[in-house]
Amino acid sequence: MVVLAKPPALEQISLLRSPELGPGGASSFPGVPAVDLSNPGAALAVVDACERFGFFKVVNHGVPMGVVDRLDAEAARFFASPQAEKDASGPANPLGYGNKRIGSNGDMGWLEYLLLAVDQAPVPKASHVPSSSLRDAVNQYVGAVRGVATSVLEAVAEGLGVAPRDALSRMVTDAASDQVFRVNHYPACPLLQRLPDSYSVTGFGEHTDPQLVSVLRSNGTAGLQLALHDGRWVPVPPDRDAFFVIVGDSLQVLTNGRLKSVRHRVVANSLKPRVSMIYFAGPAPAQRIAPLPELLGHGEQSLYREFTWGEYKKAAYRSRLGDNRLDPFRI
Ligand SMILES: C=C1C[C@]23C[C@@]1(O)CC[C@H]2[C@@]12CC[C@H](O)[C@@](C)(C(=O)O1)[C@H]2[C@@H]3C(=O)O
Ligand SMILES: O=C(O)CCC(=O)C(=O)O
Ligand SMILES: [Fe+2]
Repeated sequence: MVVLAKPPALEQISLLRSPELGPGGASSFPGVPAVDLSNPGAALAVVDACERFGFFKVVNHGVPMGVVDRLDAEAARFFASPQAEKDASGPANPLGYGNKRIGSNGDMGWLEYLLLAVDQAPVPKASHVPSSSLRDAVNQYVGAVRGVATSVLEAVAEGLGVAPRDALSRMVTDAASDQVFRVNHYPACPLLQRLPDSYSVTGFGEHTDPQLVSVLRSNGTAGLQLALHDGRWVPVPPDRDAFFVIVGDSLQVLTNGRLKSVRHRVVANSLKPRVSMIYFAGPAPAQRIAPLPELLGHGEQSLYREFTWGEYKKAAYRSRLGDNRLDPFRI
């Protein structure tokens, strides 16, 4: 039994997770695939990683570190500002500043965040961004990662033999596309220092991302984990210089399940705060989400009934974080 000298706050207890049972280790996980999109063969490497893990990292991406560092600094300044100032940008509904509550259906995590619509470039003044310097940093950063998402979707189309090359990426560059950006701050969680290593506190509970792809970057603090297709959870070593790409539910449907969205989660760290920034590349609300015809073999049927992104998003926002949101759409 674990005896604590000082009682932890109630909200920490409710997010406390006891050690996981079942087979541990992940000896068959060779590590996160790293892809340089400018290399010959990158398209095939992207498809291979998306099929095996629904996850990979982009290295040598060409996004200037100054753009990244500027947003890092602005995000740190925002999260360090007085609570009342942060609260003025919230509560997240679903956009804006959120603290521990994720979505509106009872999910909680050991984090605070800013969730923004970024489909209008630049983000307008009347957004949830409290300062013009943070807004400028977001605009510059999002412009750059949108480019990474577009290149990744072009590589996916090329690797799958889909023409034209922009068949997927144009869903995101469409003027009506639905793009969301989130900056997460997971404070250090001192409660963990008083518990055996096998205990953890949920930072962001397990889920899949609903969009086509998400482009994630974080500081050097560990905490992100992903579920391999056999269900085992593996930690993702932090890499502050790379962009991690997460396959979302919509890309799973567009490829008729050939690429699979990946369940992921974040566990809190006992000593170091984690800051992550994640861009969600979603299509226009009217975009039909159905397998691309080239990807359906002779006589192969779609695994999903037809829907638009608008319908899927509406259903997603009624679901709990950990739900399998594609299940109701399966034929
Ligand atoms: C619990 C929820 C939060 C979420 C909307 C939802 O009802 C289910 C999907 C969640 C998710 C996960 C990926 C992204 O972080 C997010 C912005 C999204 O598009 O879907 C969140 C939603 C949110 O935090 O509002
Ligand atoms: O903070 C992270 O590393 C992941 C966050 C995440 O999965 C999300 O915001 O959807
Ligand atoms: Fe996510």
